Formats: sequence, C-alpha cells, structure tokens
Amino acid sequence: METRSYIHVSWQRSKESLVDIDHPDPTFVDAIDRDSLLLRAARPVLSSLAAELANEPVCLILTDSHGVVLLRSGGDNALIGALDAVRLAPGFRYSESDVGTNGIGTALEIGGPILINGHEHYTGNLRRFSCAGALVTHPVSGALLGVIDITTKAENTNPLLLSFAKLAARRIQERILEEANELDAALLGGYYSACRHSGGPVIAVGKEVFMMNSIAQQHFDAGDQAALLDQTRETIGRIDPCTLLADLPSGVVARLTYQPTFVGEALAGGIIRVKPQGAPRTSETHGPALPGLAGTSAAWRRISHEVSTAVSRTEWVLLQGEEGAGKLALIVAAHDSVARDHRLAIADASADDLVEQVTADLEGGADIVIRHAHLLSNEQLDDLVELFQRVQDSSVARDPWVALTTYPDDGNPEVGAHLLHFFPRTVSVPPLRHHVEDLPALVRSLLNRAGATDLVLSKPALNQLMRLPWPGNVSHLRQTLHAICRTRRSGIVDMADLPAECRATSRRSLTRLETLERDAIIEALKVHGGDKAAASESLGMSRATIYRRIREYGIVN
Ligand SMILES: Nc1ncnc2c1ncn2[C@@H]1O[C@H](COP(=O)(O)OP(=O)(O)OP(=O)(O)O)[C@@H](O)[C@H]1O
Repeated sequence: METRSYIHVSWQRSKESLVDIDHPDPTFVDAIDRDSLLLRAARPVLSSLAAELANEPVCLILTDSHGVVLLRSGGDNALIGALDAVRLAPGFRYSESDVGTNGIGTALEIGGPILINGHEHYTGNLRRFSCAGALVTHPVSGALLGVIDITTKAENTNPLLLSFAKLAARRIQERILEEANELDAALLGGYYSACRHSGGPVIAVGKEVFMMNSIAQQHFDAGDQAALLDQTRETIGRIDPCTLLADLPSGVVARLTYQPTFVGEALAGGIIRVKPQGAPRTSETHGPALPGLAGTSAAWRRISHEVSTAVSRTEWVLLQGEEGAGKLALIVAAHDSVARDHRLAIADASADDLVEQVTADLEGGADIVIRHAHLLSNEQLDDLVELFQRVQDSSVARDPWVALTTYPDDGNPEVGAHLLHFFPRTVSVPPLRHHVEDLPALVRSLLNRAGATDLVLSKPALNQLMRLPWPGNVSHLRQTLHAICRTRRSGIVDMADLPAECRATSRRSLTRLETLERDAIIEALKVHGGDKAAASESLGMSRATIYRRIREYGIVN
C-alpha cells in the first residue's frame, strides 16, 4: 500500500472510532510499570540520542504497546510546551482510537514504521507536528513492546525522522539483548557456584532457561525429573526466596530451596537446591495397590495406601486431582477393600437435591462421597456445614466416613474456607502423565472392562500412548480405547490403528485448522502405507510441506 493509502485508511478508522476532530481527548492511564524491560532498555538509549540531537527541535517519545506515553526525551521548551498542550505527555494514550491518525497509534495499527506529516494527522490540533513512529519488538520472542516516536514541528519535517526512529528502535532492541545476556550470565554464575558449593542436585530456572546439573539427572529418573520441572515452573518470576516440597512420582519427597538471582533490580531467574527427604517407598513398606484397580507405580501405591488408611480410621478425606484422574475409582476401591460392610453412597455436587440426598444417606448410616465439590453453591455449602457439624457432634457407635473430590484451582473458592476443617486429610491424585508407567496396566484393565479381552496393543503403539499428555487423564484414555474397540475387538492394535489424535505429539496446542490438517496428513499416510510422496500428492501438498508438517506436528509414521 502507498503511504497515502495508509493515511486514507487510517482516517477512515479514526472516523469510525468517533475521534473528536477538534478536541481529541487521549485517555490517561496512571498504572505504568516503571521497571519494565522496555523502560530499562530505553532510558539510556533515549538519553544518549537526545544528547546527539541536543540542538535539534525534536522530541523522542517512548510508548508501551497500547500507545501510552512512558517517557519523553529531548526537545526545546517551546516544543515541550506544545506537546503538553495536546497531551502528548507521560500517561496519555496516543492510540488511533484516542486521537486519530498519528505516528504512534498508526504505527501500532499498521504494524510497522510510518512518518505522519503535519497535514496527514486526522485532528486539527496535531497538524502542527510531524511524527515518525517505529515499533519496538522483543529481539528474541518478537513480542510487541512499544513504539518509539520522534516528533517535531510540522515545518521541520524530514524523511530522516523515520530513519532515526528506526535506529532508536534498533538500539533499544540491542540493549534488551544485552540485558538478556547479562541476566543469563548472572544466572549461569549463580548456578555454577551453587553446583560447586552444594555438591548435590541443583536446578536453575529463568524465563527462557532451565538447567539441571548432572547430579540431579543421575539422582532422579525421567518421571521425577518431569515432575521437578513442573514444580519449578511455580518459582518463575518470584522475587523472594522460598521452600517448596515436591511429591515425586517415585515416592520420594524432595525439598526445593529457591533463591532468586538479580542483576541490579532485574530478576535474572533463580537457583533451586534440591534435597531428597527420604528414599523411595517400596512396595513392601507400602502394601499392595488396591484390588480392582490398575497401577503399581510408587505414586499410585502411596495414594492408594493413604485413602485406605483414611477409610479404616474413618478420617474424612478430600481428594484433589484433574478431571478423570481416578479419584472416585480410588475411593470406591479403597472403601471396598477396608469398609466392605458399610454402604458407600455416591453423590454429585451438580445434583439439585444434593443436600437432601446426602442427609438421607448419612442418616441411613451410609458412608458418602460427594464428587465435584468445586461446583458446590454457597447455599449448598451452608447446608452441608450444618449437616456435617450435626453428624460430627452426634454420638453414634461409628461416625460415617465422608470423602470429597475436587479439581485443583477450579470452581467455588468458598469451598475451602467452609469445608476444609472437616477434612483433616487431603490426597492429591496425580494426573496420568505423572504416573505414565501405569499406562500399560490401565490399558489392559480398561480393554478388559470394555469386553475386548483379546485385543492387544503393540509395543510401539503403547509407547506412543505413553508419550501423550492425556489432558483428560484415565477417562480420556478410556474413551480412546473405546474408540479403538468400536473398530475391532481382537488382534493387535498397531501404530497405524491408533486414532489420529494419538499419532502426533505436538509441543504446542494446535488451532482447529491445524488439527484438521494434521489428521488429514495422518489419514493420507495411513492410506498410502506411510509413503510420504504419495500422501503429499493425494493431499495436493508439496513434498517439502508434508515433511515440514510431519515434523511440526510430531507425526509418528
Ligand atoms: N487405576 C485405575 N484402574 C482402572 N480404572 C481406572 C483407574 N483410575 C481410573 N479408572 C477409570 O477411569 C475413569 C475415570 O475415573 P474416575 O471417575 O474415578 O475419575 P475422577 O477423577 O473421579 O473424575 P472426575 O473428577 O472428572 O469426575 C473411570 O471409568 C474409572 O473406572
């Protein structure tokens, strides 16, 4: 598009935004982060450029990615006074929708640098100025950070203003890169020093960095390392030291001591020293996992034991875990194995008559599990508090046993405050991806339950299922196996027989369109026996593209 056409379209946008042509009124935003990465990098650049332009009547203006002015530098008193009069000053937003066509807002709208000469401004009061805006993006992530704008009186306009704005943007980006290098160097220094002094497992985490020393890698198996990685994400951005306890899949509990590392005021990341608190619990010390349920991993054994102990002591328990992780299955099996003589009633928080149902069951002497307690309404909570208090105050030979299941960090935040004191024990049921070693046994158990006792998954197919993240956990696995059972009931299920969604492991979540494309490629590869050339031809796709997509989508052929 010609510059003129950009201006034309920008005027149309300004008109549609109902910008007041005579008295534009930029919004004032007072919550400005004074210590942002952009400001830290821009301050020295702007002051040195302002010094270079000391005798020129130009002002350098930095805004954030919404066009809010953060900083002004340079300019003589007359120019600064004129800018104040149009509120081109710190805190005011110079987006197109606020003040119409201008070097800041229009650069943001078109996503690139632009020079707006005096008469090209939409509003009359800005026509006294000419301004050139260039975007500042993060040199690594490419994220938009803000705009650097060079403004002068209209009569002084010069195409060089734009080159100058671009130069300023480039210098700020270089400064950001230098700061990133400085931060990484500081983090690395802290990491090496912690490795030398601690002699034990050490992890360093930054925004873009994760390092684990060889002692940690030898000490923890792949499952524990993945869980440690997950835990350490919680420390990213923390500016205070802290200690976390990590319950690892092997059964080891590790103490993580986090120490932040700074360069001046800027947080570089943190160093985490890891101290295992005890040896993994073995099956002998742990008793058998629950009958009727698949899973022999240390993590699964441990929680099976915990829930069984709670039932045997009639200690009320809260089971927390992601959707479909097996919370109810665990409660039912534990109850079956240690309190078989008592009836276990199952209620769901989404039932309208929940409270009546629970009251009747408890009065009838049954034990009870309330599923999906995160969905309880405040009214239900009040009724349950009263009911639970009555039950706990009554003197009967054996108190009923009550369990709740909830999703983590979800639903009604009042649940904890109201009910938690009735439940002295909380058990975290791990997501399937954290005890993936149980997957083969789960597959067998779920296939048997689906009546497909003669159906077997090949080793590569099982390995592929173990690589998937299973966001819906065991329920998700069950649905997938049911889908397979619908097409066959016996024989060997190979990689090619897995549903399309199981045959790719992509590191990012795909858009709907990408999912369709991925499934079409998998289908075409299946039809053509894995022949990529034939598959690409049938899809009307070049060979280079199909190879790239196979890599991008992590398609296993
Ligand atoms: N260890 C296991 N062995 C066999 N089947 C299991 C196991 N864990 C879960 N399942 C099965 O997986 C499905 C989901 O389990 P369950 O209903 O217990 O999950 P949940 O965590 O209570 O789910 P939600 O909270 O989302 O309702 C059920 O069919 C259950 O029988």
